[in-house]
Amino acid sequence: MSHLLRKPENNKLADGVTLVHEVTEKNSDLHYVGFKVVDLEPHTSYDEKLTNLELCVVALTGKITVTDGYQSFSEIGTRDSVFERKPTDSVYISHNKTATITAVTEARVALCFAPSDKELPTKLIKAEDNGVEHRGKYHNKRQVHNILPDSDPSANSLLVVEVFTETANWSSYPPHKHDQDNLPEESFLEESYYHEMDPPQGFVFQRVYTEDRSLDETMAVENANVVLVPKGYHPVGVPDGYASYYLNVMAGPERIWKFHNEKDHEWIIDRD
Ligand SMILES: O=C[C@H](O)[C@@H](O)[C@H](O)CC(=O)O
Repeated sequence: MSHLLRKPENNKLADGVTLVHEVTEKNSDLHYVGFKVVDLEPHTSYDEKLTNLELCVVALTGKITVTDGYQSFSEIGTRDSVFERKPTDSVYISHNKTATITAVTEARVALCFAPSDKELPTKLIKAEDNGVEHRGKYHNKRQVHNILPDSDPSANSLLVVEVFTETANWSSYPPHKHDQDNLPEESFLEESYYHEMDPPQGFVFQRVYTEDRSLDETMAVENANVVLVPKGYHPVGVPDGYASYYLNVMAGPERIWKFHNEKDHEWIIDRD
């Protein structure tokens, strides 16, 4: 199995609290992006002590209450399935705080981490404030919810976005990369993908590969898998009959999303 592909660990932390995924600098090739998925039974809690990292808590499914010890955001979350295809609520918390997440209903929560040096205000990112985009043409159509885009100055280095790709379409396509700290041409952003499939027995193909093919991994990615993108192009193809969801976390030295399309495939963007 590719070293970039992570299957659910489902590590039981306490009664009703399961750590589904944990991606850190210690167990991955990523140095900027950190990521966790936690499952919570109703009325259970999970604490995350932040030292030099900022955090975006995404209520993937179910309702949760989030506090940073000073402010509390009650019963946030908008959906029972990500495939309701509507934005959800999130909370941004800067470093040196402790986030406590308490499940109101059964919940699956994503914790998105990145380096934080300037203490910024804790903020509820309401579902209705997500920028929704319909990108692409032909079989390259996808719906994007911008949770914490680079146009929102609320974070130090964290970028968070979720993408819905319908049956037999591609996304993160034409292949693009953002692995060069070379602005204004290209920014360097590591990336993680948390994938879900509808129906859940489905899979997508994702390839992660560099210009020189020194890294070239093609994966069959299943429901609740994580794919790590330390560098390189990273397109996703969705088989007929299935719909794809993924949550992206990006971070790097500059909080700017400036990607570079692979020249060989850029022609597919507009070919009328
Ligand atoms: O770099 C960003 C990620 O690859 C995705 O968020 C991608 O941009 C989604 C898409 O536009 O298809």
